[in-house]
Amino acid sequence: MIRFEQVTKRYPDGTTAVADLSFEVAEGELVTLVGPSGCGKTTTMKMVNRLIEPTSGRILLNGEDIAAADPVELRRRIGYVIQQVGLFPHKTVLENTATVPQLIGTPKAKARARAAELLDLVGLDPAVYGGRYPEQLSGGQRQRVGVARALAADPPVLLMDEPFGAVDPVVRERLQNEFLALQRTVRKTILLVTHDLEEAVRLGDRIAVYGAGTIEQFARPAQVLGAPATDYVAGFVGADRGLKRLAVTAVAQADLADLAPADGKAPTAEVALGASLREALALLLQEDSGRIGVTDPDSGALVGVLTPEGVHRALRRARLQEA
Ligand SMILES: Nc1ncnc2c1ncn2[C@@H]1O[C@H](COP(=O)(O)OP(=O)(O)OP(=O)(O)O)[C@@H](O)[C@H]1O
Repeated sequence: MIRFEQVTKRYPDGTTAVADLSFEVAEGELVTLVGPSGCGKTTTMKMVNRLIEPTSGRILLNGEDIAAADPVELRRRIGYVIQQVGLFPHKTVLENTATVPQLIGTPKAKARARAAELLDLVGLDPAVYGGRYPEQLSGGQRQRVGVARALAADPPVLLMDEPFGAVDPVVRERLQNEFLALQRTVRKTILLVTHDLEEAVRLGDRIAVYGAGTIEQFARPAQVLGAPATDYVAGFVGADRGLKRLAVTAVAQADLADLAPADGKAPTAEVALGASLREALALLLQEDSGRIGVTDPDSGALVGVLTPEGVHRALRRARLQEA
């Protein structure tokens, strides 16, 4: 658990990056920090692993004041993923992933076996990618290695600064979905910085919306979208929040139509129950029939059919629930 108590950071030149910050990240919770450039997100994050020291206030990790901890020991407990992944160019993907466990004394064979497992978890076949060097990977693949490497040390806490920033929107959404599935199994306590509201909404159990150096709203995604706490948040969330709601509402929440096809034809495209309505709508827009099949991700069986009306009704319901 991470707890900020009235934390202020003033840089030597007089810039107040964050002022009187108080919030808590529960164990196993993923909190996203979102806001415009320069609002203090990165400063907040770097104070947790003591790359930056607060001017005043306290930060507690599992009840312990981190000011009293040895920074090196502290950083071993806290994984850190940054946008410019920082992989060692002269080490292979497998070696990069196994670096931290080996540093802290895990036998080489064991560290490598675990690294291979984690590469597999983030969707990189170790047999294909393990022996490659970072320059032989795409940006998205490098970011996956960054995530695998941070998880390899099995830290209870992860700090992630724009971890999916360097990739195009389609790959980004796929990485986010894979990461969410992974988080459901590993349940780390995560603080994730992004300037992208959609990413914050999709990934966060709760979101901290930053204004200039302060948190304007700290709440669940649906609350931030449905009931912005201040005019500033309303402006940041924007007029297109209906579209953003598509990204956070699962197909499973929609009313599905009967499987029996009206025109005698089976649906030609499918989405899984766990997919977002946004993904479903993108597919629907390409289907002349105006309907797509919905499958159970475990069995692969077709469980119903989604139509534009189904999407509309689900969105309407989501909006009423938030109001
Ligand atoms: N070392 C420093 N000295 C002085 N001011 C700094 C320093 N580092 C950051 N700042 C200032 O503190 C404020 C917050 O910076 P920070 O990097 O935390 O913002 P951010 O929200 O992460 O921005 P971005 O999204 O652009 O990365 C900014 O006004 C920035 O210019």
